This record gives sequence, structure tokens and C-alpha cells, in this order.
Amino acid sequence: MKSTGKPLYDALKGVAQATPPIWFMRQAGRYLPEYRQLRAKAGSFMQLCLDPEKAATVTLQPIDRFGMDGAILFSDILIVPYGLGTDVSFREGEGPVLPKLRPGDGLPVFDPAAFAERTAPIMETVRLVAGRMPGSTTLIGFAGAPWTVATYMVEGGSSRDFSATKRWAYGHPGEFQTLIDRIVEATIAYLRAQLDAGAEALQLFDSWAGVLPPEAFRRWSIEPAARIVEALRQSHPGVPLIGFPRGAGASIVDYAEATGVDAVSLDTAVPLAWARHWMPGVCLQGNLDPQWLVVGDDGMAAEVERIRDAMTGAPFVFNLGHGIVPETPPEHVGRAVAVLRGEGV
Ligand SMILES: Cc1c2[nH]c(c1CCC(=O)O)Cc1[nH]c(c(CCC(=O)O)c1C)Cc1[nH]c(c(CCC(=O)O)c1C)Cc1[nH]c(c(C)c1CCC(=O)O)C2
Repeated sequence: MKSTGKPLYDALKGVAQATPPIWFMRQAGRYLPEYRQLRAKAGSFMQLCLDPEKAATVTLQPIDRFGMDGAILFSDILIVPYGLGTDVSFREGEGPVLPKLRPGDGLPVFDPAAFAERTAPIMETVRLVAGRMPGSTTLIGFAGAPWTVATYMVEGGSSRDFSATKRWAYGHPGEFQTLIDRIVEATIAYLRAQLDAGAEALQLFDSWAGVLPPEAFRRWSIEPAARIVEALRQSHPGVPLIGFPRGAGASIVDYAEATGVDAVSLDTAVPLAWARHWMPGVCLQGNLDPQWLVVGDDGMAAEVERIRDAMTGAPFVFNLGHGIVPETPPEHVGRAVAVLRGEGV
């Protein structure tokens, strides 16, 4: 493949780069003073997500500061339930709050026109960022995977054990399938719209895939992701797709094969040599522990080099095993980038 001049894009398409491209999950957010400053003026977090000018500015903050190879759209996975008509809000220190959906309740219906209208500001953000990015940067769009999005809709927010969602999925699988199907349809429309607006690659975040036993993982994580991948391949052939089935353990190999993604993002527990051996056909992404960025010392530098060196010669994107935490000093992020690129200590 001819180089596109975008190292992240090329790596995702399977071409190993001499220096791995880098971006970090949650690279825009509360650890950055420039984010906190803009966030204070935006009202609620949802208002910030739905304000294209501010969301575009926030998307570009980590590009301006660190020269990341990827810009991830500033938004949230809960925009899909919002687009389906669900009330979504974020409480300070508590996280997301949604009405709790239960078996027997009317399920949200995917109305394409209403969904497109409610999510239109996100597409405007994508267009603004696409027009303002450096040419070597790749713009990454994203959505939550249907299982992870469903857990927020059923639990009414974050959860420790996902008991209500699991009991529904195991006890009433037909009805739970309908809920998943509706989220799949909405997600396909949502991701297609991001691509039409200028996103160059996509990531599907299945943050809670790891709570599912293997058979349930196949049905509720792999199958919906495979349907989304197939639909996007039909409408937008060639667009690099990244899957992140966090905590999937050994099942990540089945996920990579059965969904047909171009790249998989590895959580902190996945051994890199094992991933290279069992998933030779995909680009790998990961998997520095985000807590190393809080520590930021020579131990962090050594860990960055260990991960980089373990992946030499393979298509690889340097990232974290999960999102940056708010306590992270921004200088430590800068140091990790410099160490990776061999520019600093
Ligand atoms: C599960 C999930 C969510 N959102 C997301 C996931 C999947 C990744 C993961 O597992 O972390 C994905 C997400 N959320 C956010 C982005 C923006 C882009 C980026 O990565 O920089 C992305 C890609 C912004 C955000 N999403 C959220 C914030 C903080 C809100 C604030 O500024 O007050 C940001 C910057 C809020 C959010 N959003 C969500 C929760 C549980 C919370 C509350 C916890 C927290 O605050 O970290 C749901």
C-alpha cells in the first residue's frame, strides 16, 4: 500500500511504521487545564458534547499540545441512547444517569430522521475538526458497542456487577435481542454519518465486554460488532475499523476473527507476544496502563520502550489499555510521547 502521509491510518491498514503512531483513549478531558477551562464555560457535559465549536476545540487540544497522530472526536458513547430519545445526564462525581430500562418496558425505537436530527451537532463537530486538523493526523470517530451501551440503559448508569443487564440477557434473550438490534441499527447510522462528515477511522468501545462468559460474549459482543462492521464495509469500503472488547481475555482472538475489524485495542492484561502470535492478521493497539501516566517516572519510560520494542515490525498503534485518568499530569503524557518517538527521556 502506498503511504497516505497519515501514519496512524497506514498502521491501521496493516502497514508497520518505523515509529508507532500514538493516540490515547480519553486524551481530551479533565486532566488538561485547557479542557477544564472550556468545560466550566459550557454548562453541562452533554451541552459541551452538543456544542460543535467547543467540542471541536476540545478534540484538537491534545493534538496542539502533544502532536498526537490521532484526533478522537470529543463526544460520548451515550449520545446513541440520547439520539434514541433517552434522557441522558451526567452528575458531578457520579457519572452518567439514565432512566432504568426493564423487561416489559417499551423499548426505544430507532427513528432514522429523529435520530439524525438529535445527533446532527456531533456531525458538525466532525466537519469542523476535519477542516482544522494537521494533514498527518487521522480523525477517529467512535461509538459504544451495543452491549456496553445497553448496560448503561438498563442499569441507569455505571454499574459494579451488571446484574440487571445480565439477568435480562439470560432470562429474556428474545426481548434483549430486540434492544440490541435497535442499538445496532442506530449505531450503523451514527457511524456512517460520522464517516460522511469526515471521520477517517472508527473505534467501537465495548468497555464492559469482559463481564460476559464466552457464549454470551459471542452473542452480545461479537455478533453485534460483526453486523456493524459488515454494514460499514458495504457503505464505506476500506475505512479502518478498530474494536476494543475490553477484558475479553482469550476470546479477543475470536472477536478479531469473527468481526473482521482491521485492528483490536488491547487492555492492560493482554500479553503482547501472545497477541502477536494469535492475531497476526490485524493491527494491534495498546496497552500501557493509564496509571503509569500518573507516575510518569523512569519506570514509565521503560514501560513505553518495552511495549514499543515488543511490537517492532508489526502493524501497531501505541495507546493505553483504558482511558487517561483525571489525576494525570499533562507533562507525563508529553514525556511518554517523546520517549516513544526516541526524542527524549
Ligand atoms: C464507558 C464510556 C463512556 N464514555 C466513553 C466510554 C468508553 C471508553 C471507556 O471505557 O472509558 C467514551 C468516551 N468518553 C469521552 C470520549 C471523548 C474522546 C476522548 O477519548 O478524548 C470518549 C471516546 C469523553 C468523556 N466522557 C465523560 C467525560 C468526563 C465528563 C466531564 O468533563 O465532566 C469525558 C471527558 C463522562 C463519562 N462518560 C462515560 C462515563 C462512565 C463517564 C463518567 C466517568 C468519567 O467522568 O470519566 C461513558
